[in-house]
Amino acid sequence: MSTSAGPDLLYVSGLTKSYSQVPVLRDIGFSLRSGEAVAVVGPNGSGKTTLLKCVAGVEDADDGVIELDGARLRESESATRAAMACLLDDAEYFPDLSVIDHLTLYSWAHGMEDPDRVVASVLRELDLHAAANQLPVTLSSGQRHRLGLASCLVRPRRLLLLDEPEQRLDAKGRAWLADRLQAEKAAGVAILFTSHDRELVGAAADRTIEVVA
Ligand SMILES: Nc1ncnc2c1ncn2[C@@H]1O[C@H](COP(=O)(O)OP(=O)(O)OP(=O)(O)O)[C@@H](O)[C@H]1O
Repeated sequence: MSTSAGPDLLYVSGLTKSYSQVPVLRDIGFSLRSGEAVAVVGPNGSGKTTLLKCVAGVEDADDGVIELDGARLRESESATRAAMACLLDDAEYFPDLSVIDHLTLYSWAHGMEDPDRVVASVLRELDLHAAANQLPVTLSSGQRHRLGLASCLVRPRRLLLLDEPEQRLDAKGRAWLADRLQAEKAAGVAILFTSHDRELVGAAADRTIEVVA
């Protein structure tokens, strides 16, 4: 547990992961409280995405402890899925559902009170309203990335896991992202994000974890 005020939302200790006997993560430890952001930084291939995937439960760690609200984090539990909104690079979409269909379904399935209003607002915020009726296959890579970000913002969340959220955003988009992460923190959301953007890390992160290749 952290010695600072407030309980840890996320607690990670001794996290270790290898692929084919090649070590990627060695003894990673940190904690995250509501309203805080931690940035995971390091060179290409150093293990940033792997760390997020272990926390998200997409990859199994070889060793270590990952706790949410003081209990072992299990991705299969509905309380965990309700708390954690993830942006990982391999998001898949239903080929025959439009952008607005995806977001509305996602928002509704996670129990948002007024999905239509929330989705309309997020579509505008992410400049996706003109693409609202397009199918995923027709989206540009930037629009597809923004759909991933939008998916995190149309649902309830206590912990945001974002893998390089600045990817494919232009300067205006990056400025928006820095503001949005600050607003999420102010609303009490904890954020764990990887990034190669020093400006974003400086603007949004309370602490950084450096992983080494
Ligand atoms: N499923 C996998 N099987 C085998 N090796 C993997 C797998 N996933 C990642 N790796 C390897 O683990 C290392 C860390 O990869 P990871 O994607 O976590 O790095 P990263 O820090 O996020 O990199 P980048 O900054 O380029 O996105 C790399 O050497 C990568 O090739």
